[in-house]
Amino acid sequence: MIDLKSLVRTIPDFPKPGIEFRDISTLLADGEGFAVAVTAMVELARPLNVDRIIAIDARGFLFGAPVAVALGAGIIPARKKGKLPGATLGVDYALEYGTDRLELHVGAVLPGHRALIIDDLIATGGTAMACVSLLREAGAEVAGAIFAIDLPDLGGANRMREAGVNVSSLMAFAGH
Ligand SMILES: O=P(O)(O)OC[C@H]1O[C@H](OP(=O)(O)OP(=O)(O)O)[C@H](O)[C@@H]1O
Ligand SMILES: Nc1ncnc2[nH]cnc12
Repeated sequence: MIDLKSLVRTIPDFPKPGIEFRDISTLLADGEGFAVAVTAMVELARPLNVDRIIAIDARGFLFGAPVAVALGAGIIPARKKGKLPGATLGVDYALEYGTDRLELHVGAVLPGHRALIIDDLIATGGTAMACVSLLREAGAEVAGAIFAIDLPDLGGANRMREAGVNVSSLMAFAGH
């Protein structure tokens, strides 16, 4: 059985002093490890019966796309500010090491859609909660959120659960 955690590299003090950066590039570069991670996400996602995957810019695209294909669901990119060409809904948010803005195309998700958020990692939950608020503003149902990595000590997954979101992850790292 492959140990996914051992394929994640930790780089101290990136992008700021005090942050332990959990680098998925080493997991992605391992063909077997990446396949095991995607398959595990698909198995978590299947019972949620979703019709749209919302993948968060940029590392979330790497996991969201293969999961969407496996489920036969469409994929909607939730993008950082200024990247989407059409009319957008947007929200500013804070994350573990900065602030940013997340945007969705108007009309990309509609009332009645069952949406699943996918990203590589949840830390404070600022990014994922911004995505939840955009989806709810658009009238979609947030059926769940799946992350490769949870940093539980930063509280994001609990924050999402308190907001009524079904959250799961493939692995957790203690500390920051
Ligand atoms: O739970 P939070 O504290 O919000 O942090 C998690 C977010 O931080 C990282 O994205 P980043 O903004 O660094 O963007 P990237 O995917 O483009 O590298 C990660 O991919 C998550 O989206
Ligand atoms: N510690 C961390 N490592 C990698 N990505 C992150 N996004 C937010 N915090 C992070």
